[in-house]
Amino acid sequence: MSAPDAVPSLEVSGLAYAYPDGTQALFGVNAVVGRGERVALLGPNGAGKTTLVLHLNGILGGGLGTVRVGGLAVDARDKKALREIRRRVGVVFQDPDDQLFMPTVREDVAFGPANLGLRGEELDRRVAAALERVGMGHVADRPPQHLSFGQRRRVAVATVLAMEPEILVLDEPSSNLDPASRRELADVLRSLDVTVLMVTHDIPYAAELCPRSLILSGGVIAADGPTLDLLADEELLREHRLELPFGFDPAAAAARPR
Ligand SMILES: Nc1ncnc2c1ncn2[C@@H]1O[C@H](COP(=O)(O)OP(=O)(O)OP(=O)(O)O)[C@@H](O)[C@H]1O
Repeated sequence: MSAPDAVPSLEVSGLAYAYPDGTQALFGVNAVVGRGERVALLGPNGAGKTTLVLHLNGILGGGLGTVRVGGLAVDARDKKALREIRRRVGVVFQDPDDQLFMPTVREDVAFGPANLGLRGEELDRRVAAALERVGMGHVADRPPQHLSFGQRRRVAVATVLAMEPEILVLDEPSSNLDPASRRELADVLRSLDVTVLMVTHDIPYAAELCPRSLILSGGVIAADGPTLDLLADEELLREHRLELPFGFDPAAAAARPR
């Protein structure tokens, strides 16, 4: 956890956003995430989770309010600041195919750091380390489209890790992963020394990985607290259309050693 007086990793203040067709997705989101925290962003379909994520590194902009990363404002009009923000905030999208577009896995993972000016052995080392981290070193020379969905997800995570971001934002990281890949990705996320914000409908995954959760509902933060406390609040869950999977017991999860 960060010291109370430290600049937070991420600070969202009064963020409101309507899509060009007039759909109001965010109604004034306020949230602060400290350095090194792992926070889950929970909420029902259509709550605004992806819309919020798209504001964190300036993919969407032009709404009301502010987003700050390490004290630096995310401003789509300020190209220099945006470049710095994109170095600091790595977003892993829900669909890995939004992230993989080069002829080989190696080139995809090298793309971001090469853009930052890395070359030669330093670039090779960065790529190899990122691929090793997600257990995908053996597919470096294959075209991404020849990999399975779960393998592409892991490569997409590697493309972001290769940038050595301060904040890792993941949209539904456990979806479509088999149980072993799901656990391996959890081990990777736990081993990283970065701030993690994870959008997920996978409640056990949130409980396992994120000590704190935010519930986004109807475009506002409806609750913010220790994950297991929020999950033990049946009324809160019902109000925001969140359901615990059959057999999942937050009290038992709280008692389990980590
Ligand atoms: N490109 C778009 N144009 C117009 N409205 C959109 C667009 N994308 C999303 N929306 C609307 O914005 C609102 C928030 O959507 P968003 O995708 O952020 O929700 P979400 O919490 O990520 O949902 P899910 O859990 O289903 O992924 C919804 O009402 C949705 O219909």
